[in-house]
Amino acid sequence: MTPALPLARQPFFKGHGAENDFLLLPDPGHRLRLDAHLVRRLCDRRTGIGADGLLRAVRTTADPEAAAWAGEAEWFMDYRNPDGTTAAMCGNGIRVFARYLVDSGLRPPGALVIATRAGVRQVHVADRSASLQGPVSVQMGRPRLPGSGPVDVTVGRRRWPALHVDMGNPHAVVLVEDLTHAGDLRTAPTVTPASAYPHGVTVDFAVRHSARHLKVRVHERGVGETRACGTGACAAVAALRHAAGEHGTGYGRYTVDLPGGRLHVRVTADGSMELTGPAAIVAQGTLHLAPTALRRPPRARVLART
Ligand SMILES: N[C@@H](CCC[C@H](N)C(=O)O)C(=O)O
Repeated sequence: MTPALPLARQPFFKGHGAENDFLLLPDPGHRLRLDAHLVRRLCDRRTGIGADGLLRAVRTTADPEAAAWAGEAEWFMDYRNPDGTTAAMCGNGIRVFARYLVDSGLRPPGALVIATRAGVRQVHVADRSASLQGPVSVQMGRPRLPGSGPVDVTVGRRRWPALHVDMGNPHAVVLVEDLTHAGDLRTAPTVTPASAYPHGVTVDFAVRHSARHLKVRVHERGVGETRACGTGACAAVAALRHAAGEHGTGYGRYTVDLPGGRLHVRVTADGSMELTGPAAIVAQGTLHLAPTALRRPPRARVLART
């Protein structure tokens, strides 16, 4: 009888931050081989668990991609979009990632450092005794406004000038009068010139509710419209400040309402942003993956002898 390779049993967690939902795969020893096809299947809401993004939790010492940060951070957030592409940063994803580390007992609550493709980020997880869904904050750094020439966003017959904001990932932010003007966002808004974003872009539609309060909808690169986006909330605040002539530095606390909930953005005196909001782990289970999903397939077993 031919020995059969057993399916690989892989634990998973499901979590969300303001309804921006993630599939988290613990992979401390860098054992998983995640190709784009597998990521697409797992993030699909019919063929997999379903998620706006996948977070692989791997030790920086185990994954050559994260080795540069091993001296500063124990854990690397390997973020994947549901279309299989990678992104350097995810504001809600890193907050859910931190919540997982604390809830699993891998780190105590309080301050922790997590590596991302955009560099290391300081995160603060409120003590879980306060609330299982207590707030999680992340230092997002200073937004960059590279100003790479005029960019427009078009939806139907409406066209707006957009501001390019780099939060570790690219955003085109448009300040609109009414969020319904963004349409149903079932397809991506048209961004011109397309050459401005050779690797795609997230489009954020923001309405100024008051000087420090925004309402935002986001069409995420590699995803579609999501219920919330952390980097998008920060990019929208950067655009609001830019429109108000508050360039670069200057303290301020902003409230950002998204379809899935409320996020807070605090801008410190040097212009850095701190993003705060809810983050919760809501489920856990076991995936049954093909042996090819592992770098070292499990040892073959003889299932039956004749
Ligand atoms: N949901 C995220 C952003 C995830 C990455 C994005 N789709 C991209 O491709 O840049 C957030 O909360 O920031």
